Amino acid sequence: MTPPEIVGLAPEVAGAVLALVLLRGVVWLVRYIRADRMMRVSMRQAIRVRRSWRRLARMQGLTVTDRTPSFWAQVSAGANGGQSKPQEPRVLVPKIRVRADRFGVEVRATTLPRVGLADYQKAAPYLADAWRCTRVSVLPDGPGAVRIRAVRHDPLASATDHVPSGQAPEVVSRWNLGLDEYAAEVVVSLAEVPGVTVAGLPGFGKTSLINKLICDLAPSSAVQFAVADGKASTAAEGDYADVADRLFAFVGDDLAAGNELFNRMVELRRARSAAIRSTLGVRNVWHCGPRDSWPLVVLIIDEAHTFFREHKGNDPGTKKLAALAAENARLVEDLVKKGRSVGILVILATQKATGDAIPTFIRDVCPVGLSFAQKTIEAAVAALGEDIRNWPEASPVALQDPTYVGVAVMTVQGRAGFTRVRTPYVDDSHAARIAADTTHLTRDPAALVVGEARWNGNGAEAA
Ligand SMILES: Nc1ncnc2c1ncn2[C@@H]1O[C@H](COP(=O)(O)OP(=O)(O)OP(=O)(O)O)[C@@H](O)[C@H]1O
Repeated sequence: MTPPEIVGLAPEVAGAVLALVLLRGVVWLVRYIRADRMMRVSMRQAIRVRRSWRRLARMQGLTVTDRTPSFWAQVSAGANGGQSKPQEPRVLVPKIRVRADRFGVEVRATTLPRVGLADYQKAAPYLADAWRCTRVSVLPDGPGAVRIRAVRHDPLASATDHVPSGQAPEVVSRWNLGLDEYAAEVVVSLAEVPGVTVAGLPGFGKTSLINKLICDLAPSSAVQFAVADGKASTAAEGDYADVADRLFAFVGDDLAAGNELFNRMVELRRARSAAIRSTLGVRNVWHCGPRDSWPLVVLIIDEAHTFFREHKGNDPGTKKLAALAAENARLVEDLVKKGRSVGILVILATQKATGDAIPTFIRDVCPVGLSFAQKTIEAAVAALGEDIRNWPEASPVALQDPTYVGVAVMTVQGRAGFTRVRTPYVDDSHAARIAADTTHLTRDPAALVVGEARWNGNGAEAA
């Protein structure tokens, strides 16, 4: 192609570029019209962040002055026999990509020589002021890049709702808890987890959190639930009444009934341990994943202190209760220490996770621990461990304001320190709907083990 031909193409190229810009503008406008109020504010904010970036980066010391002559300057100097015009030093500005969501913006920025993660982190409070955000965090985003998260509103301070989809989840071990303080999803893997503890003052969201988990997992036939609720007497009363039909077992606050259920669960654990190799061909169910015939069994022990509390006294009635409580602790210890590989998960909820409510030999082997608001730092330490003393800004003691009903503190795999999570509220009507739609999936997992063992042992179809 000759130079005049190239010049001749210029109007077409300019037209194509203009059309592209227009198209992008139209796409942006359609998204803006369809967005809700919060999203629109974020979209405008994203434009401001992009426009002001060059100046702001310079003011925050996030740019670098490059005094080395560019490649072309060196080439032209070579062509002129080493003579070239002195070059202005170039100011390098990190490249950014900005994405808006309802809570604010996420900026992916490149690093430069001598401008790295630590410099962005140092600049974070000033970026928050410039972008009018309550919080800005900077995290690494692969080699040579950082991710800057900026939120205008505190996601922890506004209550959210969850409407369960009624669809079976693809992965039953994925527990989506809610949003953290930067509005990022907090997801915990329940694979290989034998126990979870949930602590917190009454009325701060423990049961609602568990309800959400039931609602999300209930549509899967690869999960079965049992509940021991220390606050109710029958399944028809209390917090689990709406989901009662989706539970293969329920006991109330009666210690002997609790004891029977825990014995039944330990029997199941033993039967599964004996049958797992011949049935699944593996020693750990998480190597192949739970399934209809070998479901994940979730045992929820709500108001756990009811079942484990020490009873002091010499009369026969009290002695009997003391013996039952001690035996309950022993049985649940068996489940938490040996149930992981056969797909048994125990969730223990209590107001104060001190040793009298959940024996420490059970509590300390539960790898996942959450705490809603707590009255004292001692209660927070019991729920989350000694390390919470080193993270005062994340302490559940600071969550006693009603604004923080539904906010929990926990450690998250791969994150330093503690994470605060805004868990969404699930209305009772949704729980009832999900339970009604999934009642037909309820099975006693013990019957399934027998069936599977027979199938494999004799080669005959299970009854
Ligand atoms: N995630 C949430 N977001 C907003 N409000 C919530 C949330 N969870 C619970 N609530 C509100 O708090 C009330 C009590 O919640 P929940 O029963 O889960 O508390 P709890 O900690 O289990 O209390 P208790 O120890 O007495 O059983 C709910 O009825 C609801 O109004």
